[in-house]
Amino acid sequence: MDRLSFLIHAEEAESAAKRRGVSVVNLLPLLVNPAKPLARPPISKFPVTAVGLGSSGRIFVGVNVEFPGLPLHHSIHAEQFLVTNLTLNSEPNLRHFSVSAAPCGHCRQFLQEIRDAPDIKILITDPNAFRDAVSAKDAVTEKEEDGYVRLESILPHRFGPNDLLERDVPLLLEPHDNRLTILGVTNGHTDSDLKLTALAAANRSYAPYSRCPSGVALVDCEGRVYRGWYMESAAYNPSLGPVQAALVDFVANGGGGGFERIVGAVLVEKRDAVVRQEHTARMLLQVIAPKCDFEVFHC
Ligand SMILES: O=c1ccn([C@H]2C[C@H](O)[C@@H](CO)O2)c(=O)[nH]1
Ligand SMILES: [Zn+2]
Repeated sequence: MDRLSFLIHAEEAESAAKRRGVSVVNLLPLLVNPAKPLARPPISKFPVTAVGLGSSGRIFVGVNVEFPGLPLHHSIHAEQFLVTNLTLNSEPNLRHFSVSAAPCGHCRQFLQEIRDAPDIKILITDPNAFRDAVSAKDAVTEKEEDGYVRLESILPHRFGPNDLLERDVPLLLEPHDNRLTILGVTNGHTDSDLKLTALAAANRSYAPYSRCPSGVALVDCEGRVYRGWYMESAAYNPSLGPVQAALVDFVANGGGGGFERIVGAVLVEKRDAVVRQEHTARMLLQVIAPKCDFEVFHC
């Protein structure tokens, strides 16, 4: 590993752990600080990084992303970036991650969409994370091997998918096929590759609460394509929109350039959907990538 990237393959992770004489689980906190330059926090200047181990043995990195010119609630938290990175790479599960600062309530909530969420093990590297008396007492008694705590110990009495869905509904990291097909063009013309990429993304969207899946494909000035899909939260507000999800792909795989390099975008969503992304997506892209051509296709 010369330079830290957003995805580390299993063999590479094993050999990096071996070189340092630790297990792969114990390698995660050692990567939290080296990942900080990958964060994009121009507003807060407070980089947050989350490094997780997937069940395939691959390591994934998440960082916070802030957007000057937009309201704060459009920001992407490091933990949400991490989960998006996992799903974009078809990683079936997350059992351990290490994070630089205590995960906020919104992130603890978003993580509930993962199967067996209460058992996810979290190691917070910030030494002040447990400074509050009450949480310190609870967390220390519940601390497991190697300093990891279970998500349930930092979010007891959870509200989650079990409150709204049948138990057999596929959760966030589980495979989805929404079986959408495109009906027609709603405005202008577009590169059909981009349209098909956005459709494929919409078909992988996790929208069990609204049943309004959507996907976005982006293209940069060099013709490289990125994609992401809408992911819902049982608590609604922590849901992550399809543009943000595609921006995770752009940040992870776009070579480090700014968002103004994005020149084209396609959104695919259901016609007459009760939850629509079109207006938010257009506004978001207009602010961060003013040259971006935006098209919508309904299915
Ligand atoms: O759980 C958290 C809490 C905060 N942040 C980010 C959001 C924002 O970019 C910055 C300040 O809140 O830290 C995260 O990434 N995860
Ligand atoms: Zn958060």
